[in-house]
Amino acid sequence: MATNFKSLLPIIDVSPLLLKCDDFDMMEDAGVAEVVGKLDRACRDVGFFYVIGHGISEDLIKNVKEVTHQFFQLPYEEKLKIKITAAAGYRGYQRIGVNFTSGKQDLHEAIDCYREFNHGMYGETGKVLEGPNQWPKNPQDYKELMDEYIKLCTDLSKKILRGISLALGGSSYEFEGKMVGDPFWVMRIIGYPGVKGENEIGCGAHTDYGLLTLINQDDDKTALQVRNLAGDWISAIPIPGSFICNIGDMLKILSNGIYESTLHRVINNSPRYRVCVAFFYETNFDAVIEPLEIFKEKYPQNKRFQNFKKVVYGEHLINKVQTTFASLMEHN
Ligand SMILES: N=C(N)NCCCC[C@H](N)C(=O)O
Ligand SMILES: O=C(O)CCC(=O)C(=O)O
Ligand SMILES: [Fe+2]
Repeated sequence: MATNFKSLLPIIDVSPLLLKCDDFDMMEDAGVAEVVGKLDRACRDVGFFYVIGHGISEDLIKNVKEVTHQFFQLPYEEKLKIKITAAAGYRGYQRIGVNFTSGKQDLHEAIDCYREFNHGMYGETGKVLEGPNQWPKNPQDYKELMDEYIKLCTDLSKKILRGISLALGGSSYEFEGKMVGDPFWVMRIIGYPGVKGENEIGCGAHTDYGLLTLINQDDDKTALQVRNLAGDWISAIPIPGSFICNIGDMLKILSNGIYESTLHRVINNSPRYRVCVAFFYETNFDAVIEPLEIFKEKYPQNKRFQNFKKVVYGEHLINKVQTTFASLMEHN
């Protein structure tokens, strides 16, 4: 649960963890143990932290944002060639005003992508999100760039989760069993126009849905805000070359509520256009999620114990998507 952190979110250099994260006895390494301790504090107290030393090149991180700026600068007619619809599995471009959070329109446009999967693979539930991702022809090679980026983000997320698994007192592989052997992912490529009025909400307060999020935001605008226990909104000031990492709803359940998914929102108070590429690392689409036995045993009388209901991750995701895009359902 978020406590009263006041200023910057914790900054964690994960390089020692990445170096050893395939070793069975990695916790014996002093560097790994230190990272694990920091992850535990950050996840318990905040649910948000900066990741540095992650090994993904600064050039790639920058390039992803630059190409994204180029896309959003195109005229609407051009962007609407890859328009999101319910029939397209909620994949593609949505103009400003299409996305709702808690019943209010968000001031952002975005391209939404989901891991692709075979037709019928997840039955009736999965059908809602079936379809190929929609990529624009312009900018050129956008898909290729993002495919590479997704691969690296998937790998990094998996490794950070090994650290988090240790931080919770488990083995490093608690999140790689049958629930997370075939991880789903979501990516939102988001653009927020520069402000005209005051405190216009780019994205309303929400938690993320899966395990871990990696946020790659513009370096020169402060817009993402994280809520602490006292109810204050703390700005996640950009640190160039870093990712902001945060916990999603599925990790909250799996950890038996020891780690929580923290509320956050986006207000771009800059006069300039802001982009953010958010990568969401998730469990298997059809995983049934409930607190892991090991964490129920480890934290039996946990003050924060909540009676979690079982959820199927894919159903949780689809509920959220259909609420967010209720207007698209009516039109199809
Ligand atoms: N996959 C994630 N986390 N997407 C977050 C999107 C913004 C919140 C969404 N409209 C909602 O109401 O949940
Ligand atoms: O724009 C951002 O910094 C974060 C966006 C976000 O929270 C989301 O898409 O879930
Ligand atoms: Fe979010």
